[in-house]
This record gives sequence, C-alpha cells and structure tokens, in this order.
Amino acid sequence: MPHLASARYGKDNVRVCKVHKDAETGIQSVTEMTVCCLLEGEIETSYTKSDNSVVVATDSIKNTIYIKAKEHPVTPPELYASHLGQHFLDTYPHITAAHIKVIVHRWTRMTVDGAAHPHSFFRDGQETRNVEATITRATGIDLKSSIAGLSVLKSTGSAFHGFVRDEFTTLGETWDRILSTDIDCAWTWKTFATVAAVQDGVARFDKAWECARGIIMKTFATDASASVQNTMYKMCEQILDEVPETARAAFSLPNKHYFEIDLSWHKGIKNTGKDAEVYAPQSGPNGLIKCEVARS
Ligand SMILES: O=c1[nH]c(=O)c2[nH]c(=O)[nH]c2[nH]1
Repeated sequence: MPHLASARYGKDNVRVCKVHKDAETGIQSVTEMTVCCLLEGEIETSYTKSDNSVVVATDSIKNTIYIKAKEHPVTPPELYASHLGQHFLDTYPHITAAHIKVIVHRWTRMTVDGAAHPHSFFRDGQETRNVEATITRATGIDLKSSIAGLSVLKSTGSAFHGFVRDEFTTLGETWDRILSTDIDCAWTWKTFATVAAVQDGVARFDKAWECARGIIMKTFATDASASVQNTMYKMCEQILDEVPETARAAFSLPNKHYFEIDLSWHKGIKNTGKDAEVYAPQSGPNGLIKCEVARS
C-alpha cells in the first residue's frame, strides 16, 4: 500500500520590490526579492482524500508574502524570512513547518556627478544575496545565508598538478592557469529559538555577508591556488573563524575552463605555456566542486 512519504507546497517565484522612502532627506532605497514559501504539516488529506479544508491556498501564501513585506523590514532578508515563516505557524495550528527562500537581487545606487543619487540604481552583476529559512514548532528558526552568482576570474596564481595519472588521463599538469568560477557560498547559523532572537543583534547578518564576501574576494585573489578544492576549503575556514555564530560554511563552485590554444600552425606563433595570451573560454563541460566545513 503506497503512502504519502513527504509533502510540502506553496508559492514560488513571487517577485517583490520594496521602496524605503525617507521623507526628510528624500533618499530612497530599493530591495528587490524573489520569494519562495512552502508549507508542511497535517496536509496529507489534501493529497490522499481531496480534502481542501487543510489547504491555505498558494494564492493566499503569495498575498501573505506581500503583506509581511509591508508590515516588516525586508532587510536583512534573514529577518524578513523569519517573520514570514513564523506567521504561518502562528496563524495555522495544523502547519508545522515553513520553508522560505529569499533571493535578493542587486540594485546598486548610481553615482551621478560624483554624488550618490537619491533614487537611481543599476544592476552591477547577477550576484544575489540569499537566505533559506526553516521555521518549525519543534526546533525554532534555522537560517542558511548565501551569496550566489558572483562571477570571478584570476588570470594567474592558480595551478593544478599531482593528480591521478592513469590510462584515463589526458589533462596535462599546469603550474599557471586561468581560474574562474561563479561563487555559491553558504553559511549556516546556529538555531534561533524565536523571531525575537533573530531580531536581537540583527546587524550580525549584514556583517557576516560583508565578511564572507570580503574573505571570498581576498582569498580568491591572493591564494596561490593548488586546486579549487584547497582554495574553497581555506575560504570556509576563515568564514567559520570570523563569524562565530555560524555552524557550517559551504561552497559549490563550477570550474569554468579556459583552454590554451595552440596557434603554432600559423607562422609558428607561440601561444601555449608561458606564451599563452589567447584562450578559448568553454561553455561546458565544467568541473563542479563542493564542500561543507563544520566546526569540530
Ligand atoms: O582545481 C581543480 N580541481 C579538480 O578536481 C580538477 N579536475 C580537473 O580536470 N581540473 C581540476 N582543477
């Protein structure tokens, strides 16, 4: 006899933009987000017995996302996600868990004639700041913050040698290559008991994001990289070191290959090894390298 092993439902891809308007200074700020909100609980009968009495319509979930964005700050996203998730537990006794994902898109303030413009912004890259929040009655609020889509490249300072060589190997060893990836880095917070605990010392979330972003940039740029694996591990160690309230740090990094091109067929041109200047960026396949580092 089959049974419902797990179930959750809700609204995904809810796009929300909140404008903060300072009436005194005339300075405005924007936060644009894409929100996903999925609920779990005593909802089995909606699947197994066509019983919609246990269903909070996904349309109502979408409305709630807007209402909570109006009622509460949407920055930092960790606080907004906590308020939103807690609402469903407080309002519907049969809902036992809310899973919220908030993706914050970049709108960077313009500089016009050397001055920060009060209400105009530009998109300076596909990088996003994200949070995944799981709010349950049993545990409290679990938060995972992340940076995604931050594309980086270094044109030297990266090697890869000493790897397994056998009858499947064609890749040559290299002591100098281009290293490029799209940063996907997450850090998991120790569980918060309540929304009030998230709110208390709320500056920690922006601080951690800035700190992680700084560590990523600096380590990527300055590490004499032996491999993607080793460089990402060093980044995780530093994030855990500098953000004491985190329990884990993790990366998922594509290794976006830039191949050297042998151009010697044309007038004996040298374009490999130390003479490499013109490379062929590859769309795929790419390496994909992941790790999660936890405190001992
Ligand atoms: O940093 C790297 N790690 C690997 O595991 C790997 N494998 C590969 O082909 N190139 C690379 N580079």
